[in-house]
Amino acid sequence: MSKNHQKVVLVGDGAVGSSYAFAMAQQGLAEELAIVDIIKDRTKGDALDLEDATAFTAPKNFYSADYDTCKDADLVVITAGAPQKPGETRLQLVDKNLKIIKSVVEPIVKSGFNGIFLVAANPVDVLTYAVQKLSGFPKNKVVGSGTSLDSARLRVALAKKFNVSPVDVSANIMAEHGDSEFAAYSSATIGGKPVLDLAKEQGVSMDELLKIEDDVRKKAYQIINLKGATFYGVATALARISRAILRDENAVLPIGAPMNGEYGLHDLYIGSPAVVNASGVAKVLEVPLDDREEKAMKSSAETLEEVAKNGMAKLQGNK
Ligand SMILES: NC(=O)C1=CN([C@@H]2O[C@H](COP(=O)(O)OP(=O)(O)OC[C@H]3O[C@@H](n4cnc5c(N)ncnc54)[C@H](O)[C@@H]3O)[C@@H](O)[C@H]2O)C=CC1
Ligand SMILES: CC(=O)C(=O)O
Repeated sequence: MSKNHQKVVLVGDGAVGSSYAFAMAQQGLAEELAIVDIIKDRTKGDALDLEDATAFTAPKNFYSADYDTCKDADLVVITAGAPQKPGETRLQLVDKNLKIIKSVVEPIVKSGFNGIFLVAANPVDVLTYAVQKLSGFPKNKVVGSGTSLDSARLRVALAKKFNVSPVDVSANIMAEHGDSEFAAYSSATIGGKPVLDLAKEQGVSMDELLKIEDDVRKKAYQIINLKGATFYGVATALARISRAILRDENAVLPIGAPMNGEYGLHDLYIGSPAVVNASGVAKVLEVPLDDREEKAMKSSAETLEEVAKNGMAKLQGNK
C-alpha cells in the first residue's frame, strides 16, 4: 500500500462516521474518501460540507457513493449501525446490528474489495468477528476498534490523576469494548515508570485505581446520558488506526484483535495491544497479566464468545 494515492470508504455516515470523515480531513489522511449510507442526502451533503474543509487542510476528494466504489479501496471503515439509547448496553444492540453488518459486508465483498476492514459499530468485538466470518477475509485483514477508545479514556484519567500529559501515559484497557473490560494496570507505565509504583509513591490506593477503571467503563453511559451519543473520541481513535494502516506504521495500538492462542483464546476478537500496519493486524502482542487481569480477560472472553455464538446462529436462521 505504498502507492501515492489512497482511498478510504466510510460505510455509515452518522455521528461517528461523519466525525471520522472530519478527522480524516483534518489529518490529511488518504486522497479519496467515499461515503456510503442508506441516507443518500446525508452522504451527498456531508461530501459537499467536508470538501470545503480541504481549502484549509490538504486536497482530498470527498464524495457520496454506492458499494461498488469499494472495489479499489485500501480501507473500508464500518460505522453503520444503531447506537445505544440511554441505559442500553452495547451487547443489547447485537441482533439489530448483526443484520445491518450482514447487509453491508455482502455488497462490499461482491464489489471485489481486497483491502482492510476497520469495524467500529457496536457491539464492536462481536461485529468485527462477524465481518471476518461473513467476508471470509484473512483474520489479519479485519481490524476492530476494540478498546482503542477505552484505552484513550484510561490514559486521560491517569493523566489527570498524576498530572502529566495523556500522550505520555502508556496504559491499556483490554478485553470487551464494554461492561466486562478491565484496566491492565500491571503493565501500565508513565515515562517508563510502572503506574503501580507511581501510585504507591504518591499515595494513590488500588481502590482509587479501580474507581478510575470503573469510571472509564461507565464513561460512554455518562456521555450518552448527557448528549445522546459519543463520537469525537472514537472518530479520532479510528483516524489513528487508519493512519497506522495507510502509512504502514507498525504502530502498537490497543485494538480489537483476532485471537490465535494468545491469552489461551481462539476464534474471537477482543481488545489487546497489537502491531498495526498495511497488512492490518500484523501481530498480537500478548501482554503479561496479573491474576485479577487474567480472570477478567477469561470472563470477558466467555461473554463475547456466548454473544457471538448466539448472535451468529440467529443471523443464519439456526435459532
Ligand atoms: N467502537 C466504539 O468505540 C464506538 C462505537 N459506536 C457505535 O458506532 C455505531 C454508529 O453510531 P452513531 O454514528 O452514533 O449512530 P448514528 O445513528 O448517528 O449513525 C448510524 C448510521 O448508520 C447508517 N446505517 C444504518 N443502517 C445502515 C445500512 N444498512 N447501510 C448503511 N448505513 C446504514 C444510518 O443511516 C446512520 O447514518 C453504533 O453502533 C455505536 O454504538 C459509537 C461510539 C464508540
Ligand atoms: C458508545 C461507545 O461504545 C463508547 O463511547 O464507548
